[in-house]
Amino acid sequence: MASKVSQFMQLGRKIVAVGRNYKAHAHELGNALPSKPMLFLKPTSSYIAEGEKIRIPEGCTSLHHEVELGIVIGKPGSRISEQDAASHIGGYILALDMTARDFQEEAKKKGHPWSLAKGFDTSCPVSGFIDKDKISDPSKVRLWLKVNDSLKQDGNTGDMIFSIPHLISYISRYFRLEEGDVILTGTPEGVGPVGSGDVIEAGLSDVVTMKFQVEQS
Ligand SMILES: CC(=O)CC(=O)C(=O)O
Ligand SMILES: [Mg+2]
Repeated sequence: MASKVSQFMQLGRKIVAVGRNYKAHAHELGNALPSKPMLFLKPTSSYIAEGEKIRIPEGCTSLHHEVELGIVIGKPGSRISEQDAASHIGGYILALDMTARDFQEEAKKKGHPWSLAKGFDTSCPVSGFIDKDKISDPSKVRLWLKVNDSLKQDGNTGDMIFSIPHLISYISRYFRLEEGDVILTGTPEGVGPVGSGDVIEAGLSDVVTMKFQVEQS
C-alpha cells in the first residue's frame, strides 16, 4: 500500500480540504464555528514539491499561508465508519493550503465558490510522503510554520474541532475516497500574508520539515 500511495501526486487523485476545523483560526478570521465539516476541493494541478516556488496569483494582494496535516488515503471506500477510518489511512503529508485571502473575501461576500482563492497553480505545496507508522497518533502532532525565520503558526492537531476519523467518515458519505486522495485537515491559528521573496518553512512534530520560496507570478 505505502509504495502506491507515495505516488499520490502522480496519481492525480483529488484533494478534499476542510475549512474552519480549529476554533482559534475560525475566530481570528471572524468566522462562525461550523456545526459539520466545511469542505472544498483543490485541483491536483495545485500541487508543488520542494524546489518549486509558490507563485502569487495574478491580481492577488493578500496571499496567506495555512499549514495543515494531510491524510493520504491508502484504501478506497464509501460510507466509511469512524471505527474503520484508520484502516483507510495510507500515510500523511505536511501541506500548505495557500489562500488568496482577498479573492476569498470577495467570493464570500458574493456567495461565490472559493475555487480561485484556493485552487490556483502552486497553492498546495507538500512534503514528501510520510509512512503511516511514523506518526503513532495523528490526533496529537505539532504543526508549525515560520516566515523568514519568524514563527507564525504553532498549533496541535489535538485542537481540531472534528477528529480525523469523523472527517474520513463524513467526507466518504459524499465523495468516494480513492487510493492517493488527500484530505487537508484545516489550519490552526496564526495565518497571515506572505510576499515575493519570502521563505516559508513548516514542520510536523519531529517527523518532517519543508521550505518554499514565494515569488510574484
Ligand atoms: C477560512 C479558510 O480559508 C478555511 C481553511 O482553509 C482552513 O484551513 O480553516
Ligand atoms: Mg485551509
